Amino acid sequence: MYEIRPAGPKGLGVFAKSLIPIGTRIFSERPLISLHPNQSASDIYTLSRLLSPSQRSQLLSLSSHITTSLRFMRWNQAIYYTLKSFSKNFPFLLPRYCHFEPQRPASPRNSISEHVRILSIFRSNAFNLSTEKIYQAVFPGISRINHDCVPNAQGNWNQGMERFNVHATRDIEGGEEVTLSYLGEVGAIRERRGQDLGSGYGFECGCQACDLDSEVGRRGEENRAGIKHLLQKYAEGVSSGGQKCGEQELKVLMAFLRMLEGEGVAGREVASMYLEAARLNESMGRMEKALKCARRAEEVDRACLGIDHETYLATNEVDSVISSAIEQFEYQSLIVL
Ligand SMILES: C[S@@+](CC[C@H](N)C(=O)[O-])C[C@H]1O[C@@H](n2cnc3c(N)ncnc32)[C@H](O)[C@@H]1O
Repeated sequence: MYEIRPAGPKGLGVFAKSLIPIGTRIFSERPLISLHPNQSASDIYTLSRLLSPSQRSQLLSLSSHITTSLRFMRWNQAIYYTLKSFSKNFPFLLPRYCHFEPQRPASPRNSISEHVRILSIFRSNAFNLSTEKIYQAVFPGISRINHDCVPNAQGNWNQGMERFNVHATRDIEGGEEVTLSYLGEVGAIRERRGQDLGSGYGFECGCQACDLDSEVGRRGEENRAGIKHLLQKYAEGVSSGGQKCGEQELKVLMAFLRMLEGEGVAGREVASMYLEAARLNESMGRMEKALKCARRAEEVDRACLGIDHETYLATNEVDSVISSAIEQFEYQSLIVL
């Protein structure tokens, strides 16, 4: 279905070998290495040492593209973490760490350079899952997928399967690159996206949405700025004591959805906005509109999560509840007639 091959300045990337229809599960993987919410970057190296030789070579085969300033930062981190781990093993040596004896099992120097390598690989390849059990994780194949601000696939953690599944969120043509968004929020303006990608992954995005010289990029940016303004105005209104009005909220939500879908963004965030729109419509008694929004949420979630995901089942349930409320209403109207 896909192949991993060079993707120009991005390094390697994942490409569709033939048409990948929307909703296809492209990858389903367990983490190679992961951080729990209560662990921190200082645990990455220790965790990497627990890997089997084949897992370790898989991890080391992943790329790490880092800038000079990031490299400097990683060395500092690695030195600090390595000394910290040494001090755990030999607490009495802490004040005199520079006097480590040469016959130590792993010399600090080797351990520090290996530490820098592992940290850099982890930082370049980890996805933020932010689930109850896993905060960040690196995967053997999924970590080859490059970023696009308007991606054609989305990865979601399936707790029941304990796997990270990547699904096509639209049809992906043969030869086209499979992409994910590394960003934590949807609809952000270019400047914000650039900051997050630069500080998080150390690259400058050159996707179509980021190309402000192109018509598509410019129009997208105008739309995003418009939505940001609308959201700000709405938030200001509510925070300065204004009534939280369902009608107004729905208007903002639908404008946001039009902008996202107009750009080709799909996935979990879009589905949850549709669900919220369904709830708002339902609360205002607009059952047909509520059902339309719930159906769209179900459609989007089916494509990005798969029918075996618990969130999809919950979305599907909303759809059924609204459908049966409408049926009930129609039935009662018939009785009255
Ligand atoms: C998860 S890895 C993706 C696979 C990687 N390209 C490889 O060669 O293995 C993330 C790294 O790929 C590169 N990358 C991903 N998306 C990119 C993009 N849109 N533009 C430039 N570089 C990108 C960055 O160096 C980033 O740190």
